[in-house]
Amino acid sequence: MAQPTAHEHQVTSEVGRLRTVLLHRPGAELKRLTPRNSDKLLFDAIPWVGRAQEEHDAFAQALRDRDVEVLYVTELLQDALEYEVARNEAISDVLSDHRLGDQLRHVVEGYLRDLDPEDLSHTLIDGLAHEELKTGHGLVYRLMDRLDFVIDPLPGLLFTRDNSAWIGDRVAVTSLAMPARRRESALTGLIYAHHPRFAGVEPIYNPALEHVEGGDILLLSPGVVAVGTGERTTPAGVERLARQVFTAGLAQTVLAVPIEQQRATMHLDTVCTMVDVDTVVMYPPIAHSLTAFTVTAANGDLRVSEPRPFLEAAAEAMGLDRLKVIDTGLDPVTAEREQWDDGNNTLAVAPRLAVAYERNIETNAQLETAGIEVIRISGSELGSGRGGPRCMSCPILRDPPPAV
Ligand SMILES: NC(=O)NCCC[C@H](N)C(=O)O
Repeated sequence: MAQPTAHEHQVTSEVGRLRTVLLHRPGAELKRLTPRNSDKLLFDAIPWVGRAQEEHDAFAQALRDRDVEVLYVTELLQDALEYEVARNEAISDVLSDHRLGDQLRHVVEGYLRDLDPEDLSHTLIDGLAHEELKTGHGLVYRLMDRLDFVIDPLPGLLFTRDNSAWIGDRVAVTSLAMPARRRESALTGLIYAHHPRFAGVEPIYNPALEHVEGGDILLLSPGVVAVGTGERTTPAGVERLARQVFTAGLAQTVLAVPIEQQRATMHLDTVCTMVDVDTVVMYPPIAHSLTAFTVTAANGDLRVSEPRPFLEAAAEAMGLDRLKVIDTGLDPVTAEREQWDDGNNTLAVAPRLAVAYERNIETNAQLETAGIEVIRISGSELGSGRGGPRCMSCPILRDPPPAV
């Protein structure tokens, strides 16, 4: 395996040229979704899995066509699981589930220990159904429904943005808020801890800390981080992350940005993403109502400003006269439809070059009118989990952004 070189992992902005990205190609874990469990597993529809894979392959290819190196969670996880210590950690994490009880825990442990790294990585992601375990023993197992999972599948892993986020040359292994997604960061944490590609990387955050999800973290400019707080990232999570990044010298300003606690706006990146060093695309109804508390370090503690309009606070922290907004200018119904379908969730591959779902016709037209080149991908199936190109990608290496 290739040895890491200096700056193989470094992300200081949303828009510097993207060099390396971590994706998860959806697989058998999506085949576990049924109308019975999709709410709990945070999908709004039952995806056609083969088509979702085709859409995802096209997304990955669009990135490779722009010379972006695409890494896959499954491949990195398999490599990491070659190491005994990583296998033990992965298995212990699964066994810590209190639903199992001692007897079933013992059976599950035996089952997992017999798997080779490839099968183990699939089981960790795809989950394990009651009927697949084929044991008749034990109270818990016998009381479970035949369709229950002994190990829950992780369909949310598709959204690699949320379970880890790079800030500078450090990674935040996040603390996911929704029970259905918590185990994801155990897997990404394992990759960063044990895969030789990440040797020497020291995470600045871990899943035991207050809830923080990557979709809420926006690297506005080097040293300026906006963190949404709403349905997922808690105020305590923002505070903890601010302390961590200040202590590590990764930022001088954190903007805490309250967002509405509802599914449509589950993360900051569902309503606002960056497409240039001084330009965001934003959901019109919130563009001028979003506020931010500016958080800075002060004598070993945190100084917190009064709330101000987000656009003003962000521009000031970034040293800009103003932050330009691509105000999609849509009628309210179209805007609401396109926001729901992740029209605001763009992934910048470079300044003024962004990946977006093709279905958001009007938002994409507005982006182009503003001079942004749009790489359209289809997402009819991928979008059933409520996430767009930014949610589906975790940048690991970007060039520094150009000066404004
Ligand atoms: N950053 C994002 O907005 N990620 C999308 C996550 C979708 C996933 N189904 C969830 O509800 O957590």
